[in-house]
Amino acid sequence: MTDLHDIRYVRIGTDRLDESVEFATRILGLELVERNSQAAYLRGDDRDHNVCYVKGAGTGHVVGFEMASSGLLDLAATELEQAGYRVRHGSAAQCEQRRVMDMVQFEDPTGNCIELVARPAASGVRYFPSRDAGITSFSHVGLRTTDAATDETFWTQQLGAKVSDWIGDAALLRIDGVHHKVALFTSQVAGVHHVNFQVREVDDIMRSWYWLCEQGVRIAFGPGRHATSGARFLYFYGPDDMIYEYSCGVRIFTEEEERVHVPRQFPREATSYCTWGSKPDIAEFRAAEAAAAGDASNVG
Ligand SMILES: CC(C)c1ccc(C(=O)O)c(O)c1O
Ligand SMILES: [Fe+2]
Repeated sequence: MTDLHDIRYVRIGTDRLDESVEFATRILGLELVERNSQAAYLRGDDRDHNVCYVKGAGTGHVVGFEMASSGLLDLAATELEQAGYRVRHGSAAQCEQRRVMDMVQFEDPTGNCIELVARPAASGVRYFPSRDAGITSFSHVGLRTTDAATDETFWTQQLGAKVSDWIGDAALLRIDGVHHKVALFTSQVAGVHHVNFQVREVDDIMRSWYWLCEQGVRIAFGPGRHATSGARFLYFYGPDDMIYEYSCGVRIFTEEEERVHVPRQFPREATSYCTWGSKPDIAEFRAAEAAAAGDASNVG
């Protein structure tokens, strides 16, 4: 069984490379590590990079996960191929673009592009952002799913993730002691829904909330508290309507808790997403509400 070591990066194709870099550095609080004509590499922790904006929206979204060794990467690739998935092995140029020694690429059942990598570049230089948002690490992605049950089976059976909780039929998936590194997010299309950075404390979230509002940044959800991971959160929109999430206090399981944890089933309703009563400004939530209202008016 594949054992994902950690989430490593997201790659976001964009026709607004300059604007994305400006937003990520001036607003979000990432550090620009490298910029060339085709891509920009940024980070919110001491790793080489966590976010790479790639020129051309057609490039789409990619989520990269680190494997603990090249041997385990090869094993994972073989298992995926045996299960009928089309696995593309990364060329030298693709490995170089990702700053890794080895990589493979495939799609989950929804069509999200996933990469497994080995020996990603480490950095001897510590994270030094241009805005102090209190970011401590890149932590998870919200990943769109058009069929939550099928994607959950793929992530758990094929990639070794475990369900921490469900909201409706969408699973929050962990690959280590952190409550989730992938939050499946029900949608009509594939793609990364949001990119999460942990911040140090709730003060950072509230400070950013006031500041982002002053800057005219569109808030997507929050400030609030997730019922599932217990994290306090704030979501906001960047270029291309990509959503970024700051959160703090995500549940970390001890080894014993992790071993015995039974996933909880939360209903797909507002209090499962936010225990404080914040209302999301997010298309998929609006669509779900409209569908529910339509269903309710048909009852009887
Ligand atoms: C709104 C999404 C799917 C979501 C739900 C719950 C948590 C959490 O428990 O921390 C998230 O981080 C989310 O992004
Ligand atoms: Fe999230």
